[in-house]
Amino acid sequence: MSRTLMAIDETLLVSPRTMGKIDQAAAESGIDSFGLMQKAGAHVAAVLLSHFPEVQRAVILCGPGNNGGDGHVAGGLLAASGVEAVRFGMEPKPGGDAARARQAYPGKLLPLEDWQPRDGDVIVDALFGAGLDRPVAASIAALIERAQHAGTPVIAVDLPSGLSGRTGEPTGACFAASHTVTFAALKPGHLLMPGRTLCGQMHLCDIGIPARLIRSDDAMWKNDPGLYASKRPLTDAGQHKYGRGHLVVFSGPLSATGAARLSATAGLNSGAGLVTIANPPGATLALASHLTAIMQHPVRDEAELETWLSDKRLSAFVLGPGFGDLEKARSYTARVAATGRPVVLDADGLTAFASETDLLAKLFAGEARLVLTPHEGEFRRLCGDLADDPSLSKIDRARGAASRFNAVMVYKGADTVIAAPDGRAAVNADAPAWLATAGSGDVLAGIIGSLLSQGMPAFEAACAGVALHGEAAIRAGRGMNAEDLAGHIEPL
Ligand SMILES: NC(=O)C1=CN([C@@H]2O[C@H](COP(=O)(O)OP(=O)(O)OC[C@H]3O[C@@H](n4cnc5c(N)ncnc54)[C@H](O)[C@@H]3O)[C@@H](O)[C@H]2O)[C@@H](O)CC1
Ligand SMILES: Nc1ncnc2c1ncn2[C@@H]1O[C@H](COP(=O)(O)OP(=O)(O)O)[C@@H](O)[C@H]1O
Ligand SMILES: [K+]
Repeated sequence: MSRTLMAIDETLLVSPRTMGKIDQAAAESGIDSFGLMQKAGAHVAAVLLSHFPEVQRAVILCGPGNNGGDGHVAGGLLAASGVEAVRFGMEPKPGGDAARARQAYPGKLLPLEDWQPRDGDVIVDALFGAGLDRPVAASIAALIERAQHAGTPVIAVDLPSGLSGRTGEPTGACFAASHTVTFAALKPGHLLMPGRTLCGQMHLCDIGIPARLIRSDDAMWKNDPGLYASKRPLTDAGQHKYGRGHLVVFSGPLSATGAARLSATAGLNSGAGLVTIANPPGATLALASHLTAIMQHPVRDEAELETWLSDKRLSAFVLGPGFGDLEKARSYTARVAATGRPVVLDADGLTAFASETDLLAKLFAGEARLVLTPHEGEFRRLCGDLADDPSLSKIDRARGAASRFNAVMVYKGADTVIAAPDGRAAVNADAPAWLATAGSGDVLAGIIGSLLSQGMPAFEAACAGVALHGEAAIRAGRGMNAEDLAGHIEPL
């Protein structure tokens, strides 16, 4: 993402509704709203000139609201700089800033239907931004289709028209932009999929709304060290290994020990002082032939687990990767929950509770210490009602589940959302696509478990874990497998 550096917080996510309130607060504080529009339009024109210096015709598509107003300004400035700029669109409603922009830059406003693609065209999409409240009309859908078919580059103002800034989902037809120029703060739709792809390269621009007005009422951020750096595990010279945390990873049976080993290796490489695999009967030799620094401890049944749990130095638990036995997964989870220590449930640990969601909701009361790491399918199994509600964004769904289970949710995917029961939410937007490989989720569970074992609070451990996971994937490079990934983790 490129940005004009000023006093803006590039990690804050602001919903379109809150952005509206911020605009209003800016106007009430005496800031000239037309001045903001002029700066917005100038940024759009600058992005076009710097990224498409060979442009032959700027095609400015103007909608009826302030998004269109930004387009009029950009068109006027481009024309003044010698670029042929032709405006198509709808007359703005009289009386507002958009109408003033239309008058300030006089010239023809052609009907949208009249645009026919030409070589050298660059579209400035200023049809709808934050105010989009329904699917675009069929005539606009046809225009989007024409632009796509012709391969005309699109610079979107604020958001590609047709994309919801709240959810990142298109409401119907939607432009796919090569650049999106937005103002004051990122919106969730810029990071949530498929919005992130539809926006192309993001440009976050300061148009002079003071930082004190750009509030974090929505408690949403782009995942960033600012969210967790202050809670990172402390290392001091006199530390001993138990002081760095003892992570326990539960292994599956003989035929499925690999997933636990991936989690355990990731846990050790993420800084836990000790990692022990709890192995079921029959898996000891298979595990022993692969493990060196990682220890094992036999756990045949609940009674053995209970005895072992009296060791207070076992500081966090990962249960689920390759685990297999769903009934045992539930009973073991209940046992570790009763210790009051933090737990990561992944894979079979999640599936085990798909038909017992009420039980899961009761097991972890108090300060959040349960982390759930579902991918889309696992999320649907746990919270079908949230998954199937089209009015909810991925952030809303993650928050709903977090409050239901009093858990920090790590709702995985290309746009992993981390949400806490207190409402805080972060969207991770820079993990590489090659993380989508078998076993990479096991590695993530191990990283988060390790950070929990080192004493990080659950939300911060989850945010940091997701970031470390993505960074390890970047270091491991395209073509990596999950074992390579675990080997490329660098602790916080
Ligand atoms: N943050 C700020 O202070 C600034 C905001 N600016 C711009 O203002 C925009 C928001 O302006 P508005 O609130 O006027 O909203 P928009 O310009 O996005 O659109 C609002 C209008 O479009 C109509 N509309 C919505 N969806 C439609 C659809 N599918 N088909 C037909 N009509 C539809 C609405 O009824 C309304 O009349 C931002 O996206 C941004 O581009 C800029 O002017 C700079 C200053
Ligand atoms: N397109 C993508 N871009 C970035 N990260 C991705 C993408 N697809 C999946 N991931 C990440 O890869 C990991 C896959 O985990 P998971 O689905 O549990 O796989 P497995 O069960 O094979 O371990 C998750 O952390 C997820 O967020
Ligand atoms: K737009």
